[in-house]
Amino acid sequence: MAGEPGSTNALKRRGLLFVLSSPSGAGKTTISRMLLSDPEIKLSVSVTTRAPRPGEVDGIHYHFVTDEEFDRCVEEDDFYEWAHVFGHRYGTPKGRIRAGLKEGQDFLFDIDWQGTQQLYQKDQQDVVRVFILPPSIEELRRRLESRQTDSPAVIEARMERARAEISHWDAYDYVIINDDVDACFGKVREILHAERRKRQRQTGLIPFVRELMGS
Ligand SMILES: Nc1ncnc2c1ncn2[C@@H]1O[C@H](COP(=O)(O)OP(=O)(O)OP(=O)(O)O)[C@@H](O)[C@H]1O
Ligand SMILES: Nc1nc2c(ncn2[C@@H]2O[C@H](COP(=O)(O)O)[C@@H](O)[C@H]2O)c(=O)[nH]1
Repeated sequence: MAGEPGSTNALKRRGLLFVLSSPSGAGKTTISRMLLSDPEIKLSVSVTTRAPRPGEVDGIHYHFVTDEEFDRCVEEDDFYEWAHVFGHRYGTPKGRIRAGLKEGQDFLFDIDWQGTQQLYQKDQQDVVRVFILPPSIEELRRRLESRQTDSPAVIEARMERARAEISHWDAYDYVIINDDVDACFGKVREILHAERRKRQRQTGLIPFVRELMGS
């Protein structure tokens, strides 16, 4: 039974805020989708003023809103953080993140370095920051082109911004090179599992150890 000496299977734990950032096209959305097969982690669905790409579903990949709707969310203090990225605005809704953390729910954030900094300033103990690098700049361009979702002008803008984004690599706890998708996913999953096991997140350890010591 949970919490009984001899069984460590279901000790209570606090959830975490797992951030994946990268220059556009390095593969964070691909890795995020693979991570989400784990039921203990849920995507924090961002709000954006950009138009949906083919295949993107409102409420699943993003909440797509107008400029006026985004303004209203800012005025009503609905965001944990928000930023201008590539000429659009993106924000993380507060939703029920705080309550979820207490219940042991992990949240996945596919957000840029500005959002990561804001999130970290608000909640250092719960945030785990992972940065994904492409194996080369040429491969980054190839991935943006092969995705076939952006015009040549948008791809140029994303490539121009890539160096500035890469320059924030040292503000992250972990940095992984996404050469091979499965290998990269394996490394990111190892980080998630190890972070879940950190002593300060295992809130069930205190009563468990007290019971072990007979107090
Ligand atoms: N290791 C890899 N090898 C080859 N192609 C990859 C690899 N990882 C991702 N890709 C491909 O690269 C393209 C860009 O990946 P993805 O959309 O996940 O990037 P992203 O970092 O989320 O970009 P954005 O920030 O613009 O959303 C996709 O077509 C994806 O299938
Ligand atoms: N600060 C935030 N950045 C965000 C958020 N949601 C997404 N993003 C980042 O924007 C760019 C572009 O995304 P795309 O889907 O248009 O390619 C990318 O770096 C995302 O990580 C957010 O809520 N806050």
